[in-house]
Amino acid sequence: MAACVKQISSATVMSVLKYEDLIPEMEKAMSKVSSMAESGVDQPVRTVVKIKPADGYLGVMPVYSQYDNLLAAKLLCFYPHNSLQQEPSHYAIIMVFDAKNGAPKAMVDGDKITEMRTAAVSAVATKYLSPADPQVLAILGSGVQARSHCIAMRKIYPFKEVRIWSRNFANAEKLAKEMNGLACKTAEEAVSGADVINTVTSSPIPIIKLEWIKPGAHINAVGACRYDWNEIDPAIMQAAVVYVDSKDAAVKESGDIIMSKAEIYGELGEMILGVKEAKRDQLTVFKSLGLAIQDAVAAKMVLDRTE
Ligand SMILES: NC(=O)C1=CN([C@@H]2O[C@H](COP(=O)(O)OP(=O)(O)OC[C@H]3O[C@@H](n4cnc5c(N)ncnc54)[C@H](O)[C@@H]3O)[C@@H](O)[C@H]2O)C=CC1
Ligand SMILES: O=C([O-])C1=[NH+]CCC1
Repeated sequence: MAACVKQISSATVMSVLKYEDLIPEMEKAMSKVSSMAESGVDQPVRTVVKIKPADGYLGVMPVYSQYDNLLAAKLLCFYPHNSLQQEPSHYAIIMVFDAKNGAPKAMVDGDKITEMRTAAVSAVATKYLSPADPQVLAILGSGVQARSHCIAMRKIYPFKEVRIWSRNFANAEKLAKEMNGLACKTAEEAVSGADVINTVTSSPIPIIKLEWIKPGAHINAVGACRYDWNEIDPAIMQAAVVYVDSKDAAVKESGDIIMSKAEIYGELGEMILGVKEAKRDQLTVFKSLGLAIQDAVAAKMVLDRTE
């Protein structure tokens, strides 16, 4: 290994990464994902190892982006039960290499990048797919992604009302207080009449039902990254126009897609590129799984700002 690999802490990531810059960069990254041959992006679907005794997962997420001269890999641990012990459920590091000779350049803390880039990508989807002039935002979950989604959504639209539901009401109340929102006792109360809904839980079973959803609403489905987990009622998946971050990943990793047998209308990047329509007047779901290019681009932004 190179004698001195730069290390970037989460505090540094937080101090230099801003949603205002990250959201447009994620939009560009997603369009590259949907034109991989032209954009020179090589990104296999992540490899996941299950750690049975702890019910945890290790994901390995490499990517090479030729025209960005960017070579990186994220290592991600997802231990959903950690949160019950007040421990983070996700830990991540992003290794950035010199694409010319393969030498390691930097090791960047991936926790904050995962938190922010995921919400930034959902913000891009929301910009294109939410009904016009959305007023009510619903967040289901009260963890790390719930918080970042509250913040990122408000960078796109000035929602009048933000509703938060969590299986633990005290946690919903805490986040609602911090975000100047309303804590809801049930998921139904949170999503009824909502224009934009974010499902950001570690639930392996559906938490919302089709009959609760307003026609034309937009849903960012961010949890359920396993092929046998689903967060969204299959009837919603069947009724909605479904966008994904990556088709290759969705048909392998997303229980929401696999178990519902929902048709994928297109990738977010295809919609950004104009190859697919943004059907904002219909019920839409953006199924997010998380991609290495998002981490690599965010890590590069951090490195560029700390050099
Ligand atoms: N698509 C993407 O790129 C990414 C997706 N994720 C996923 O988003 C979800 C949330 O992640 P974080 O906020 O970081 O996790 P977290 O551990 O901070 O929060 C998890 C939330 O889910 C709730 N929850 C857990 N089990 C539940 C159940 N059975 N029913 C209802 N609620 C339940 C918890 O109470 C908590 O509010 C996870 O599924 C995670 O894997 C996380 C990062 C990136
Ligand atoms: O892309 C990512 O970092 C993740 N996807 C699901 C859990 C974390």
